Amino acid sequence: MRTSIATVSLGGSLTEKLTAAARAGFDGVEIFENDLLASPLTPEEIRTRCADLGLTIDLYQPMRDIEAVPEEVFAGNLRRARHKFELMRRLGTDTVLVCSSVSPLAVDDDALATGQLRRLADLAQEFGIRVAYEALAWGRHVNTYDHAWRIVEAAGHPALGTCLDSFHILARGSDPKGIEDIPGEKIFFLQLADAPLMAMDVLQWSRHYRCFPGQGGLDVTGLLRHVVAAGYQGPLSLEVFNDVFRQADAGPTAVDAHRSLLVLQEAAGLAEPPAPVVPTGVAFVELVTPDAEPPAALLGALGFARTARHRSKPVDLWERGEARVLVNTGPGARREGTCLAAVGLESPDPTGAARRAEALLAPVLPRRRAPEDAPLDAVAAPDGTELFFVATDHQALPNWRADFEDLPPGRTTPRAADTVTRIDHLALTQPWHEFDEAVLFHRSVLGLHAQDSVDVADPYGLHRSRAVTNADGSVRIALGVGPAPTDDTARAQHIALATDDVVAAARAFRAAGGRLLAVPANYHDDLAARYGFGDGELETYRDLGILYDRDEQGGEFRHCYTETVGRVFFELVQRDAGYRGYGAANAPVRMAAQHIGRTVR
Ligand SMILES: O=C(O)c1ccc(O)c(O)c1
Ligand SMILES: [Mg+2]
Repeated sequence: MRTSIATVSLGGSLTEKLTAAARAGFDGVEIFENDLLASPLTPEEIRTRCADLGLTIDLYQPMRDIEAVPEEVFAGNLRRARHKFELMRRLGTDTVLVCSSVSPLAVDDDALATGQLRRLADLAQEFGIRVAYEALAWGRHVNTYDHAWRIVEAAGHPALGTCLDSFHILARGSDPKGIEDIPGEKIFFLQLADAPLMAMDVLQWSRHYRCFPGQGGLDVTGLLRHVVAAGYQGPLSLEVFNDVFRQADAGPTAVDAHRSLLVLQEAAGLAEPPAPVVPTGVAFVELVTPDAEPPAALLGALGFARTARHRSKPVDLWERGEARVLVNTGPGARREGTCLAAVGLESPDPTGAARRAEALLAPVLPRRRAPEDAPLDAVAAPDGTELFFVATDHQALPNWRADFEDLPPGRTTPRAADTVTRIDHLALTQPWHEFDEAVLFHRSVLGLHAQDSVDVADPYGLHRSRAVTNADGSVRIALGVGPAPTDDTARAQHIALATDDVVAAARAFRAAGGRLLAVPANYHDDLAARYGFGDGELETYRDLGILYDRDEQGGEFRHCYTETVGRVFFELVQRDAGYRGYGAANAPVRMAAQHIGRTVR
């Protein structure tokens, strides 16, 4: 179906919004009146600009407080409408949205509303314009879609139809099934928005927290199915009032917006992009650093061995068990020191994964970084992290490992127990305004499942975190967002290593010169009050800074943290009895400890 976006959904000037919408692949736009009023362009220039960009103007909106008012007020409203219709003629658009009245002058009289909307439609018809009447969820007397439709039906005017808006319908808990009773040709327009589920005033909820379909908790897909079943043929148009998107760059927001519509159409059975290829593991993570020494010291103490070097680039491969970390000292290094720049995801079909990503508008990266490199499929996540789709040691597929030449086995640090087995999870902090997009990206592009969002309070603000995982938990990425872009803990990235004996792993790390994050005594005192531990167990945790969590099914989680280099730190995690979480209950203590910055050898 054709796709459209209301200019109110994007930040910037009208021209910036139009350019972003066109570049992201939208077919049309709804022009929001305030964007037009604030633009130095004449209506004719806006019309030409849209045409040059290949955009149709699908709707002009909104007209407010038109109907069910005393006659002398309505006469003024018609005068206002005539002015708008003249403007719309200059803009070259033929549909206007009228939202249900919120005016204290409006009366609860459907017959009056019907009669006045019919007269408005008569006037519109003279201009070749159609009026789409929409029930605002907070409309004074008309606030449900079925009520708005009853009025439109009673008016029986060819230039009067209804506009359905998923937010207003779903936010009020109306049953969208009744949409199928509306003839498709009388649904003049469809606006789509999602929203996180919140218990708050519906107007505030709508004006500040709408988000793109798939980013919130409303069943926009189910609603769309009913609208299509009704026979609606018009565009799918996003109308998203959101405080964060207004401040963000229109370009990337428009791309995320268009991706959400592609995914929505797929979910509703209206489009069939290449199927997701769910990753089956983490092959490697790649750190970039201006100085190899700090990450090398940390990896060495964690028992990693430097096993191979890239044939043409300053990149070392460090391995321990199935955990692999690349350390890149090449030109990608950033000012903030060591950063996690790329993730290699094991994929059963790397090319298929890249095709899916491209169809969903993910930026595709060059397959080879240098002529002699293996041709690897890679895309950029919203935060710029490069995602490589790879198949480690797979005969038939390009092998990333073949770009590396084995180093002679070096002296390995003696270890009490070789317990680190693989990467358990990654925690990647997202730019604050890109969190929802990041979740939708990982879900839709990679086919991962998003768990519930959790809030974590640290001393200087509230962090939000949401994990995306594959079915067997071999890929787990905790996406996080911090309270302020300047907060260091808000920019941290961490790599959690799975171990079957966190005490042994922590002791070996410390014996090799590693520094563990010190945890306040109060924390362990509290643990003692909550759980029974065996003799000496708690003292061991206290000594090593090991944190403990237990879930409702009796699953247990023991974990501790290394010092941070640049933006990166490591976590050692031991999961027992099917624990599936990330120790969220302990995160405030960890973040507070990181603010204090105390580590113990
Ligand atoms: O919040 C509003 O006023 C408003 C205006 C126009 C719409 O289409 C809408 O859904 C809400
Ligand atoms: Mg609307």
